[in-house]
Amino acid sequence: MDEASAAEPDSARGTGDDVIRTRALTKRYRGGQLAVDGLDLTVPAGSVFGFLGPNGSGKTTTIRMLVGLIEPTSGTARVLGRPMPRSTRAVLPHVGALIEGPALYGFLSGRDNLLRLDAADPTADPRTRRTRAAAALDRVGLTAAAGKKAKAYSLGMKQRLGLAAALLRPRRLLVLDEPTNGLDPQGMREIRTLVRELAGDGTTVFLSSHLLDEIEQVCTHVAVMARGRLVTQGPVGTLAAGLRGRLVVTTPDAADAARVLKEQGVGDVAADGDRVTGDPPDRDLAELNTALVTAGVRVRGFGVERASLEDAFMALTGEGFDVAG
Ligand SMILES: Nc1ncnc2c1ncn2[C@@H]1O[C@H](COP(=O)(O)OP(=O)(O)OP(=O)(O)O)[C@@H](O)[C@H]1O
Repeated sequence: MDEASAAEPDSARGTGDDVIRTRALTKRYRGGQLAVDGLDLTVPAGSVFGFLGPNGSGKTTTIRMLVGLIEPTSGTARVLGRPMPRSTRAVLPHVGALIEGPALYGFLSGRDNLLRLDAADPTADPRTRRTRAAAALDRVGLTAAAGKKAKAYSLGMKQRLGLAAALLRPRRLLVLDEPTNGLDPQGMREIRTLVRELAGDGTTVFLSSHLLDEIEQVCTHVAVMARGRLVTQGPVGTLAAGLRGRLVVTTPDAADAARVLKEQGVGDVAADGDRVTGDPPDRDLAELNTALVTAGVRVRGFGVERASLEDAFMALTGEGFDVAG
């Protein structure tokens, strides 16, 4: 383990390809609330990393520590190989962040909002400002609406404008806190497509979400939080692959099918309408199907349904993913 890395000088780049790395990161708020508890997070370069957890599980608190907005109570956080919050000034120019909604002026157009934000960056060359703003607007598909006042934008457009602001300069890392929160399905799709495109360009994207299907759709990696603690992390595929899925038989003869499956040694058999499910057995599934058919069961569907991230979460925490929205 490299717990010693906390003692490395700022210039040390001892974190390999990891864009974010935390060790025992902990935040206790003044009121005594332990919001993040001993977090060891590893975000590989080039990943689309989903930070998943129900409301109140500590995602926003973690993100605020990662970008240097608040200090951890204990533990360490390294972003782009540098310790935070100590290296905030060196690190943040390479990090685009969209946290708690973009800070926009409603009376300014989308374009003018970006020009204003760009002007607030002392390292941004004023001569190329308009080109930069135009490129960022184009990136998020807002060119046609660039002259409209931001207050006339839909929530999805505002969110895209916030992303455009985060993209005014090239970034190595994008940190997005619940980027699709409050959006309608169309707005959600737009943001997801954009995230995929950005990742395709090589930017590491770290995004928090309380939506399991969202993480499954866009992320390569996932970390699961529950009550301030990390439950698990790793590639999205391997997380659900650890689970065996469910054998599912669709049939009008559900009672007979359930009896035959039990006779054949299938565990945890349950019937619901025309669906009979059970633990998939280790033996050849074709034999099982033959046994059903031989017993006169009319089989309309037969197969093993992949375990979802939701199944993984329930298996890991023993609780449902009970969140609003
Ligand atoms: N400034 C604060 N002072 C005290 N407690 C806080 C503060 N901010 C958050 N908390 C508490 O810390 C815990 C974690 O909150 P946090 O916002 O990090 O979770 P989250 O997973 O981001 O949830 P959400 O999706 O609702 O934002 C919660 O119990 C919350 O009430």
